[in-house]
Amino acid sequence: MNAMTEFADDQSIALGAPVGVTIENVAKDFGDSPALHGVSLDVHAGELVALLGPSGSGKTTLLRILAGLEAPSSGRVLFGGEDTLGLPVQDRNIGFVFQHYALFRHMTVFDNIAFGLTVRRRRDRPASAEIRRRVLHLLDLVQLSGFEKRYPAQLSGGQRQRVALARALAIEPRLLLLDEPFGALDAQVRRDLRRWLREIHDRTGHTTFFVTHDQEEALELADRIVVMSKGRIEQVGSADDIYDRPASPFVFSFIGESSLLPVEITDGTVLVDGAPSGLSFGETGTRPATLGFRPHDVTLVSDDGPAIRGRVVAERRHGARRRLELQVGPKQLRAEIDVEVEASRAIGSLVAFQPERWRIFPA
Ligand SMILES: Nc1ncnc2c1ncn2[C@@H]1O[C@H](COP(=O)(O)OP(=O)(O)OP(=O)(O)O)[C@@H](O)[C@H]1O
Repeated sequence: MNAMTEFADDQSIALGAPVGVTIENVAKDFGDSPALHGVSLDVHAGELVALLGPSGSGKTTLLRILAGLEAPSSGRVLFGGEDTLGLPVQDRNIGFVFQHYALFRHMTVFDNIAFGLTVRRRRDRPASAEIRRRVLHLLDLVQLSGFEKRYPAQLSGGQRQRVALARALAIEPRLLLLDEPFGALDAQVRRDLRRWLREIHDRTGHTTFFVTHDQEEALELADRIVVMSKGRIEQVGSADDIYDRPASPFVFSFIGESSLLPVEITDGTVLVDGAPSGLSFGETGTRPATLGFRPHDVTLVSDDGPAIRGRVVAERRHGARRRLELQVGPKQLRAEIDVEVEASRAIGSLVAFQPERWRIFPA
């Protein structure tokens, strides 16, 4: 039986079936500085959505608005089609896990997980036997059975975050908000925990917003990824959409490794630094654009035909291949390409290459 069904059979507390969330044109200003500019997003019940973006892009602000900790300057948030305006935090039935949302140090693991249920008003509070059953079930779900009598200080960082997640799930939230929950943990533990979180999500089915600035985490975890920059949504899509069909140079460069070069398109020929690159893009007329490609998606070509040419300014071992850092053209544009380990080049030598896969973003 999955956790949702099990809890759903239990009518002793106000239940929180997962809700769909609609964010309508939400803006937020802090004084003069806008943190969000008219953000709109539809998330359906049970979906796991990652909010991904660099520092300051507005991810946490959006999460805090969903939580009711912050009011939008304009726009609306709807849970299951209902406007949340004026709905206080405590009535939103939301589970939180924050990077720095510490467990209660003086409480055992059991009491930490039970906390959200024990502080409920008497008429909404489950009987203590029911609370116990539920906490033990959650400990099993987060794979910490037998740890209930420990204190947070006796747990590893990863175990503490699993307890924090169990605590968030205990109230059977309508919505789960996770703000960089694994941010403070080392890389291997992060990888293990995100696989584990995905499994938990598949079993429990909570509508979940997950804030991260780690693209690998977002690509691996989420049903859909919301890429944010400077208070705006740049793109919403699956990992494949975002990686293979980026909507903007920002998304292209933020997701995966990339090189971006300003180019000119003249009657279908892509000119790099004024010279034909061997790439064509079906347009007549002349217009500026940005060419994007990934370092691993290029081939070296002979120097006498059309190509992109760059001078090697640095090289380093990059996994199974060798990465060359190139300076392209007199404007000293930077590009990176990967070549076979044997194809090492002297610093200062000229390299001619063509991307095999690439994108043009018209200016
Ligand atoms: N309480 C506040 N008062 C004033 N400005 C704020 C406040 N909270 C956030 N901001 C500003 O709003 C913008 C968005 O911040 P936010 O914390 O939402 O970004 P973020 O994408 O979550 O960043 P990070 O990854 O660093 O946490 C930033 O420019 C930030 O300085």
